[in-house]
Amino acid sequence: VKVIRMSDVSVHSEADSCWMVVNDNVYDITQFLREHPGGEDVLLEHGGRDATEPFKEVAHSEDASTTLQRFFIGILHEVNIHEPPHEYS
Ligand code: HEM
Repeated sequence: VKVIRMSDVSVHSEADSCWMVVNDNVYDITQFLREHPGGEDVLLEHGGRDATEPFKEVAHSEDASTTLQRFFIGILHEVNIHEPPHEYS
């Protein structure tokens, strides 16, 4: 399994390449942006970031968690695991 640092996730924050962290797993959701029932904008807001809390706050269905697994590309590097989610600027 690929081990990915937050510094590598953070450069994939745009519609042409959008990665996201949920529960210490890294997902490449580029192909999902236009499919998302909640819209592309909310995903792009969290592109390149840790979206664990917003993902949970929406109370997504079991189906959403299953869908997420389609986009798994690796796990977050241990140096990033205890860092708090990135703050909004
Ligand atoms: C790649 C990660 C995500 C996946 C796979 C995903 C998947 C889904 C799915 C399948 C639904 C339909 C309802 C359901 O089954 O629960 C949904 C709805 C929704 N999602 Fe996501 N979601 C993701 C990330 C996010 C994020 C980060 C946000 C931002 C807060 C978000 C906001 C929403 C909202 C607001 C809805 C409700 C849309 C409505 O009912 O009109 N989602 N999502």
